[in-house]
Amino acid sequence: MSLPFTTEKQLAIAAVRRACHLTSSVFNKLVKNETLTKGDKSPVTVGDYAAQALISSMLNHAYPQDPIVGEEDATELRAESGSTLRERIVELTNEALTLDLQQGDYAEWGIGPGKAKTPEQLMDEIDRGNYGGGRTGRMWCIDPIDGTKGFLRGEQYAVCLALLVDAQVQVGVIGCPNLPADLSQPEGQKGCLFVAVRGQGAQQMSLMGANPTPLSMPPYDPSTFNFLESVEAAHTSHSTNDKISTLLEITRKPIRMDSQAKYGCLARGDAGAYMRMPAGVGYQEKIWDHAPGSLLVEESGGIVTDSRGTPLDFGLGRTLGVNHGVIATVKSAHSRLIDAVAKALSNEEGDTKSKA
Ligand SMILES: Nc1ncnc2c1ncn2[C@@H]1O[C@H](COP(=O)(O)OS(=O)(=O)O)[C@@H](OP(=O)(O)O)[C@H]1O
Ligand SMILES: [Mg+2]
Ligand SMILES: [Mg+2]
Ligand SMILES: [Mg+2]
Repeated sequence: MSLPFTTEKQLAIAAVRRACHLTSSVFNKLVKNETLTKGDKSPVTVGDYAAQALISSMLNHAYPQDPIVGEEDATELRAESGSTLRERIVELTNEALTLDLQQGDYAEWGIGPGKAKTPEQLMDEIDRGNYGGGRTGRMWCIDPIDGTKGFLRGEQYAVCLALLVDAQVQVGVIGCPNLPADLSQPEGQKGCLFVAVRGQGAQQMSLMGANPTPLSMPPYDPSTFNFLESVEAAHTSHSTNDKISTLLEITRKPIRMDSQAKYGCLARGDAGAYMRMPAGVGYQEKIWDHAPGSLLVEESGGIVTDSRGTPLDFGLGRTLGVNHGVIATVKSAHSRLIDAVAKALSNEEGDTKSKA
């Protein structure tokens, strides 16, 4: 008898790998007018839309009953003003859908020569990601390009896919086309795939599946401990992280990196903790920014909570609701971090009051 979620894992790997191929080739050909600014001022490119259409299409063929929470929607593309962008997305998605089958691919997933779709079908595939989320049943979570700003800069980004059952992440796959296999060799081989299944561990491999290596986080070591944090100051408070770092007497500089590549680097031991302290009030973290990454870290021996130590709740809808930031670290460091966060925040509060 095969292990639980074996087919879902294979499908997720195949979908993420094909999407990484798509996004890498888009980057080389991307032109200025192929990026839109969304209502929340964040960028979205033809690569984000096409990768979501591709992944959603593969999920739809394999599991037509499963709902999908995907970051993007096709509203702007369906409008007359979106027609140029739409044509480009259709071209890119069909190019990726019709690539030859590789090892681990199945034609039943709607891929391979002759499997192109119409523009209307592809817009519908993107919009299958409009599910509102929830506490019960199966659902997939897609972030077709996480770290779009990193993607545009030619730096780190990740193609992210997770399967949740009753609001628990069961399968997580993260593809990082620009990430060095070994961070200490930045000019060495690039392109990493991180794969985790609940209860079955986590692995890193190349995008083609070569050199699968089990992941296990090293224990807390104050002499080498450091943080991973977002590049964008609007996404995380660098200054709060600095205060926490000082309280913990951390001497190594933080590693700034876009996207859930941070979870991958944490899981393989490149740093001690991923710290995401809110930069302002009111932002609700999106479930697709944390679902696969949190499982990856848990399956590598870590723990992921908000900054008060509360577990992340993936059952509240498309966001994590009122969770305050995110902290991911090895289990032996977690309570130290939570205590330092509380101290840093109360010092910040004290500073604000004394200034008033
Ligand atoms: N204000 C605010 N606070 C926190 N997070 C936010 C905020 N605004 C956006 N986002 C989300 O951040 C996602 C990008 O991931 P990172 O923050 O890890 O990357 S970055 O270094 O900041 O680029 C990014 O994901 P993508 O849109 O997929 O790139 C957003 O979902
Ligand atoms: Mg985005
Ligand atoms: Mg994202
Ligand atoms: Mg995204």
